[in-house]
Amino acid sequence: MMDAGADYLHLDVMDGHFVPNLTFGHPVVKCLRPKLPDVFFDMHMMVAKPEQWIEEMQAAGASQYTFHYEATEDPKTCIRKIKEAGMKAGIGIKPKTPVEVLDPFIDLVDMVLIMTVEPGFGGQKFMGDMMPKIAYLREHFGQIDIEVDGGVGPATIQQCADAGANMIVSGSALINSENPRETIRYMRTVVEEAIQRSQLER
Ligand SMILES: O=C(CO)[C@@H](O)[C@H](O)COP(=O)(O)O
Ligand SMILES: [Fe+2]
Repeated sequence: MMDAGADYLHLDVMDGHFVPNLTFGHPVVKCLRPKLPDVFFDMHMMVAKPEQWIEEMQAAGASQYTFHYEATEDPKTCIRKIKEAGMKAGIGIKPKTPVEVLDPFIDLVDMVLIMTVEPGFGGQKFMGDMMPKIAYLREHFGQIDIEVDGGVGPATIQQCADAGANMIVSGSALINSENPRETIRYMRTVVEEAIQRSQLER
């Protein structure tokens, strides 16, 4: 994926509690890091009690730690601990969570994640009705990085770009693409053109 032009790797950590699926944890990240020394690792932490793994993920080589608003009683402390550990901080919401819950945290984080599938599995159908959440964030919080994750590919990228997303996670669409380089190039172009249009409109 990096050879095909990806900007970063989005690594899905699932604990079998916060989501009904199990993937991997910090030992796998530790193994991966020496093989990809310069790659930005965006950890999508689909785990209960995300505070629990901050130190371990940092030591394993994570670059950014994106946790779920729904998984912790104290998002502010979680953000502070992530930053103290020297990582970038991201906060995400599941499809049923209203976007306004994020308002108090936007100024504290580096990135906001809007899920466009129920977290837990790749290969699900994109939920276009999440686009107003992205538009809300872009309208109210200007330059914040907004990541979209779940069912994103050439068929759905235009909606994401028009709403204002600028960090694109794409799993199945790239893995199943006959030409991942071209698929990444196309999606990047769509996003860049939407950003340029919105700047001209200002
Ligand atoms: O976090 C998740 C799912 O929980 C995502 O990162 C997906 O795994 C992305 O895969 P596709 O939906 O693009 O296939
Ligand atoms: Fe993810």
